[in-house]
Amino acid sequence: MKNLPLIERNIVLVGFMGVGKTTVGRLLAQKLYRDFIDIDAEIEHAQGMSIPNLFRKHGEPFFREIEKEHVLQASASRMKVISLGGGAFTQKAIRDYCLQHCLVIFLDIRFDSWKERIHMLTGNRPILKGKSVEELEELYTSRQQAYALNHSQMTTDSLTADEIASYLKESLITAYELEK
Ligand SMILES: Nc1ncnc2c1ncn2[C@@H]1O[C@H](COP(=O)(O)OP(=O)(O)O)[C@@H](O)[C@H]1O
Ligand SMILES: O=C(O)C1=C[C@@H](OP(=O)(O)O)[C@@H](O)[C@H](O)C1
Ligand SMILES: [Mg+2]
Repeated sequence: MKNLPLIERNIVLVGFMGVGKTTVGRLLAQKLYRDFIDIDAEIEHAQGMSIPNLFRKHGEPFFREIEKEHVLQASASRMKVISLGGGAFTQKAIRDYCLQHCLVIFLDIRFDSWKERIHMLTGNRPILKGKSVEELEELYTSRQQAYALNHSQMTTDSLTADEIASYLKESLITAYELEK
């Protein structure tokens, strides 16, 4: 698995909550004619409940264990586009596996731009609940170290999800051509 050619590697999107991993991942998969896996959606399906309910009923440590199992299982496949949840890359086992076997792309956004999305996110992201903007910035900053471990990254601030997916598609096609 380690030496898979680039074109066969799963594309794994990482980055902070709300940056657009799920939206962009789905679009990118369509553009590349690949299957799409959203790890949070897989977890919700397998557990038969929403992520907020999972956090409420079983707590974050349980969610992280399940998340690890799902990411390791999904990333052992080939040629998929996989969107992780924003906290997944803080788990070393997930990071190590994805960096070794997949193509990891970090979708970045400045905190000032991200702040504008808070109202869209608080309802179904239990990690954000009850936190002040200052606490959210601390969380954002503390996650950057994990996201910095990637194969490629792009700043998404002023781009639409479709523009991001198109840019990624073009860059990937160039990289695949170069590897031939
Ligand atoms: N490039 C973008 N510009 C503006 N809003 C976006 C963009 N990408 C996603 N969104 C919106 O931000 C919210 C979070 O997107 P989502 O794809 O769920 O992010 P993530 O999976 O990283 O948490 C959604 O309401 C989505 O419509
Ligand atoms: O950053 C996090 O800890 C989380 C991010 C969420 O995914 P998105 O990044 O897709 O919102 C989801 O996995 C869960 O609510 C926890
Ligand atoms: Mg998501």
